Amino acid sequence: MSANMHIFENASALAEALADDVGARLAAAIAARGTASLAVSGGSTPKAFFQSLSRREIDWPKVTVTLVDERFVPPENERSNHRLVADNLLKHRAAEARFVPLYYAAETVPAAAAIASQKTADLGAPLDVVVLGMGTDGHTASFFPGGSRLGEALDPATPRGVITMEAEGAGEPRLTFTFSSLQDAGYLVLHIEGSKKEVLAQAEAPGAEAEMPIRAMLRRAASPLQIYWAP
Ligand SMILES: O=C(O)[C@H](O)[C@@H](O)[C@H](O)[C@H](O)COP(=O)(O)O
Repeated sequence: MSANMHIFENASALAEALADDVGARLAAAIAARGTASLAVSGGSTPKAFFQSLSRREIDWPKVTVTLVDERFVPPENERSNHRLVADNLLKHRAAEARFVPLYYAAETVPAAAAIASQKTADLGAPLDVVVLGMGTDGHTASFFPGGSRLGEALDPATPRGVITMEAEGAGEPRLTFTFSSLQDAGYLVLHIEGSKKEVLAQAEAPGAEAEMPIRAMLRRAASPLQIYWAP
């Protein structure tokens, strides 16, 4: 599928524009169906975007926010993506949104993934908005090179849902939506900044998806990948 580049002068201009675009997509989904779903990524890049989006005047009680992926840690842990979203997005007007976590205090990571699959199933499919990040190794979500279930995660035949993932460099065990859950989002965004543009160029070159898993989104996503970049 094609990719559309959205290039901005700086990170704050990108954050405002992405908040406008995502806000508009959520409002359109609410107008069409009465509800909207948004899955966001963790990391350091999205903070300014989250803060801008949190102030947008949309009907937040009709929006369900979830995560593209999560570390297997409780929300009070500083590595938690739930905590990152609670601290930066679910504030101001967006405090009224519903949030569905991926982490559950289950006996095992697979048990938590099964609960997360169940809890996120009623968000409906496809998701209205998905905002992906990318690591310098070309990972996105928790699709890490060398990941324990990378093949399964990227396989289009794998059912929608949340699965576990472990990988060197990923830290804690991860909970991640599958490729099939994310790739047909109504608005599929890749938000990167700075020198990650060079990483993107490597990912756009020929090579195995397993080496740079973002390639699965660049090559096979059903929805056009909207790439937002600022220096
Ligand atoms: O849980 C996570 O960490 C994210 O989902 C992950 O995929 C992130 O998007 C990239 O690692 C980029 O992170 P930075 O924005 O910090 O570079």
